[in-house]
Amino acid sequence: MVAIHVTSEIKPLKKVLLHRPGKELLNLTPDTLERLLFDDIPFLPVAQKEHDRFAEILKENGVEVVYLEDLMAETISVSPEIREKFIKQYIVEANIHTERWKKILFDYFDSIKDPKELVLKTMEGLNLKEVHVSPENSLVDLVSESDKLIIDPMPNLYFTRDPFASVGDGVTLNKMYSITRNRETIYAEYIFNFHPEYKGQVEKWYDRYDEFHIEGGDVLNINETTLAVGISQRTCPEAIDGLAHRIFKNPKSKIERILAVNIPNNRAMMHLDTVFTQIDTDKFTVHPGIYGELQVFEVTPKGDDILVKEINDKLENILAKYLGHPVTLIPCAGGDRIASEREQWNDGSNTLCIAPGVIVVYDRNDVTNKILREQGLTVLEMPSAELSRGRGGPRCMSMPLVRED
Ligand SMILES: NC(=[NH2+])NCCC[C@H](N)C(=O)O
Repeated sequence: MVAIHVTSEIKPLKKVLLHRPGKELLNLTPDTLERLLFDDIPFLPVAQKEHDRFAEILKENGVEVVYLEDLMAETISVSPEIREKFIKQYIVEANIHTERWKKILFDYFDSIKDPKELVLKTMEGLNLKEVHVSPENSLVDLVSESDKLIIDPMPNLYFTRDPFASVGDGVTLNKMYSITRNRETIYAEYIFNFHPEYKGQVEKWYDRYDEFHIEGGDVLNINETTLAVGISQRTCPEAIDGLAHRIFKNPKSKIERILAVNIPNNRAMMHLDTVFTQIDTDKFTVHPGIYGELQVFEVTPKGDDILVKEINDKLENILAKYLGHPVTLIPCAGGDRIASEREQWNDGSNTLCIAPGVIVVYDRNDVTNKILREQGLTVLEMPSAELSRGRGGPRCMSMPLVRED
């Protein structure tokens, strides 16, 4: 099987990347919720049970599920040098800069010999009381309360949609909008650069060291030649410019145009996939908030440069033009204002399509789910009470690695 191959949002899903929520959720506290991009603290055992059911639904439907933590454990097991390089880079990216603390923390993490245990520990965050610091070394370090977090958790890791995005036979390895989520992209960097199954197999259309932010929730594969990218709270126009220049110039890419879709810049609509996702050849779920005329920019290559053309039209007209056939937009909760705002907030428009007309959805969005069934969709419901507190749905919690053409 190829390493990465995704040319649509709906073709049969063969392989997908997940991360099972871990103890990083236990290091969420009320005063860190806003900074760590959560709206409440999930109850970990139930969140894990819900996530296990998500994985089970995928496997029951013929999808190979791989876990980020497993791929990363395999990557740092390739050689001691890669393991050491990862630990040192992780510590610096956790904002630890004094030579003394870099040494203390390197010794701590290097003492964790099991590779998966080490990877999970880097995801969870680290409390001062877990690290033995010899008292004669420094009063400063010990005067502060002994149970403070010295390294933040990364609670958004189960939203594997965002740190990188599969496009064709490559990925955008993303520069994320927030400091907390930008740390997450280290895992994909190491997997694509050093894991035996991905090293040298995956083109990079964007890099985590690029200047401008872009996130995978904004990247939708319309088809093999057309990519939709949201201009959103999380993805800026400059990043799309940079992506276009790079992907058009790479002979290994088949992308001929990018549709930059300008959506409201707010948390409820943080990514394009929170307001619309494709669920069948000719059907999309959509948030009523983007029902009217949209501002879209068609970006195409022009010699060594790019050509940008503004299009102002209704979403269904724009999609019909580029898909080559009429489309049906199914509004979240049927367009009922209050129900659609409630259900969009809980990711009623954020469905994962595993085959044309077959979608995984959150069970809590019952109004939308009923309408989707009435429209002929096969709706696979997953439990969601705890997972939804992170403000992401089934599409957010998955990154397709391989879809059929
Ligand atoms: N593709 C998505 N819609 N991802 C949702 C990510 C939610 C996460 N708490 C954040 O704010 O980044």
